[in-house]
Amino acid sequence: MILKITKMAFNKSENYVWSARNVLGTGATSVVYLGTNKLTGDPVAVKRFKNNQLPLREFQILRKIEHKNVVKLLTIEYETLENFPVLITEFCNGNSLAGILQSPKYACGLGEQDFLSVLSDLTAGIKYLRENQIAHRDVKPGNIMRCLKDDGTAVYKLIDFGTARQLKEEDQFETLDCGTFEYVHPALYKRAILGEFDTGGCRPAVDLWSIGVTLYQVATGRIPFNPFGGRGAKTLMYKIITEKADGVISGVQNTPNGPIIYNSTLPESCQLSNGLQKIVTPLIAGLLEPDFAKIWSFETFFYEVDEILSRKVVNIFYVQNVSLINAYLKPNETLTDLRKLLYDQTELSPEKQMLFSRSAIVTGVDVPSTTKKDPMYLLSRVDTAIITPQITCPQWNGFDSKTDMDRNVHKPDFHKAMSSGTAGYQMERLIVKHCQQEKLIYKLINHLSNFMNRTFETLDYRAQHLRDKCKLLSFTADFIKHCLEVTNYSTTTTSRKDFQRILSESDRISQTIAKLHDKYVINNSNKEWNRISANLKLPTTTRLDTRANVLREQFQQNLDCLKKFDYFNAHTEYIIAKRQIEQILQKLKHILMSEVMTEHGLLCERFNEWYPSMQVDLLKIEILTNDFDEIRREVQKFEHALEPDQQHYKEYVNDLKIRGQQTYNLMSRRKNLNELLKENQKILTDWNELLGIFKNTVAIT
Ligand SMILES: Nc1ncnc2c1ncn2[C@@H]1O[C@H](COP(=O)(O)OP(=O)(O)OP(=O)(O)O)[C@@H](O)[C@H]1O
Repeated sequence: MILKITKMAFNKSENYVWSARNVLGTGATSVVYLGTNKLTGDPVAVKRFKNNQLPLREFQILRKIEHKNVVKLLTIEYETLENFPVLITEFCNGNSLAGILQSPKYACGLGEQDFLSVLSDLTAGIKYLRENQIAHRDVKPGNIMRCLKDDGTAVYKLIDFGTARQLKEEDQFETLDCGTFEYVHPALYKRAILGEFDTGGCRPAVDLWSIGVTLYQVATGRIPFNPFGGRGAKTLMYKIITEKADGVISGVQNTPNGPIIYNSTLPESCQLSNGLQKIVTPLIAGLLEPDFAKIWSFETFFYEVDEILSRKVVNIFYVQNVSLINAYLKPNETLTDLRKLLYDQTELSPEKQMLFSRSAIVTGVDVPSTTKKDPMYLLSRVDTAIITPQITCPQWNGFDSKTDMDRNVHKPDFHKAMSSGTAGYQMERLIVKHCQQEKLIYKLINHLSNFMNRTFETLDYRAQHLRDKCKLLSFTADFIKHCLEVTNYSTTTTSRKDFQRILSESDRISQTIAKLHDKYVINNSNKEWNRISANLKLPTTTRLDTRANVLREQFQQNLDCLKKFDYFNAHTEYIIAKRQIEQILQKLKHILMSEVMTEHGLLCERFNEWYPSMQVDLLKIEILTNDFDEIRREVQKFEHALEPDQQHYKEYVNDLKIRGQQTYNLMSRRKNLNELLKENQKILTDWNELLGIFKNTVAIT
């Protein structure tokens, strides 16, 4: 990092140096500067207190703690010239969560991965403080810093221990100093903001409420409880937070004296997937509880967070709704549990679900691994058509060109820039999302065609094999039957009638398989899709998502210009930036509402033309595979039943041979003629019998 330290405003202490121009942030009690270690050049944060006093409590608490999710105190030093104390802490290079949420990109809250990182790091930090019996008492996005590591990952750290206290779980505290208006627990609010002391003391659990508010804001970009007058409406705020029903996670008044709109779910604009919202909402509701008797304990909170973080995300593309779903599975959960989770999110009951992974229809208990780019596909067994999603174009307040020459436009321009920024990012996200959906539809078509191709190739081969086997078995059965007819050998003859049925069944299945084999393997079903989709533009050629990315970058540069340029000294640049923003927004709107909508609509239309026959064949595969396996089992049974027949008969013939040999031996040894004649008689009968058998056997084979 290059530190911009100017000669003009330059402060130093024994080991550190900082410039008054490099302000990292300003709080109620302090200003924090970017500084550097004189010897090593390492960047640090230098916190100077507005009253120039050393905050002993903050120092004492910070001195004792060391955890990766809590900012590290390096030392305390005194400014060389004016002798005021400064706290030197590690520098967090990635802005505070409050700062991040103020940027238009995150106006609707953080994305899924970032949210989970905040949840994990914030909980780990709070857990560590709990283990050391410290209540922070000012948890809010402004006091959570992001540190970006070299590999691009982020670590979130708690800062600002100005209001922290050493407290045990059962401790109650009376207080006048407290955290920040929007984030404080109702009990603390009543005391510190309304100044009323008629109830019992506060408990360390006040932190849980602030965590709830923080998590809501990180998930949505907004604070959950908001009276129309904002901070001024103190009594109304108190009413909102204390009168909310169980399970309610937000309460907002949109008009003066208007109704308070309570909600138990996260708003539609929230960036988190439905699957994550379903498990995070009860967590937030458990924390936003005004009654100390009902609020979750820290242990419950830690347990529930661990439970959420241990879940495995399964990415599913729900084809009929053209939407990506995230299902959060517990570590030991199976495909059956996944189907239930999918039912919760899609109302498609498990029997109607067909899950298709890259290579096959998913069956059994194991859940295949997925990614966003390679999800599992959820197909309905009953609905064929996919519904073309409708897009509502985000709105924004355009800059008014009349105010270009007005010197008081900075503030309104700032709000319009925020509104434009939010709309710009929303449009980009929608374009990227729809392009991704299109890519997934194309991928699915490819996967399905390949799957059909492979399946029918294998099935046809197996069917031919089974047919050959049946022929062989039929021949063997006939042979045995003949053998039995010429000898007196009796056995449990296998029913030929049964086998006749098996034979005709296997013929029927083989014929169906052969037809589908010709359709998919010989004629190549992709031809059909290629014909139907002939005039569609592939997402890889339109590259609407890349164009949207580029426009968003240009747009962000102009937003930065608006912030940076001095209206008075760089008037032209300022106005150009505003015009550019307007133009880029119009371009994004055109891509979204015309190009994306048209392509998407056409693709869905063509898919709906192609898919029904594919769906029928997909279902046929399942039925055919089942029927085929059934026949195979029956053939096997028949084969096994023939075995003893063949075996016994072989033994019977062998026995005859042995007896013939014995008779011959006997004959050569016998001296007595009578005996000899008797023996000859017997030999003759045996030989005739034996000959008859062999003649027949030879004739048959
Ligand atoms: N270690 C740090 N690295 C980078 N920036 C920091 C660091 N510590 C503080 N800041 C910035 O300075 C701002 C004010 O810091 P801090 O919250 O500690 O001051 P405060 O006066 O106690 O604030 P308040 O009481 O109003 O919450 C933070 O919001 C953040 O933007």
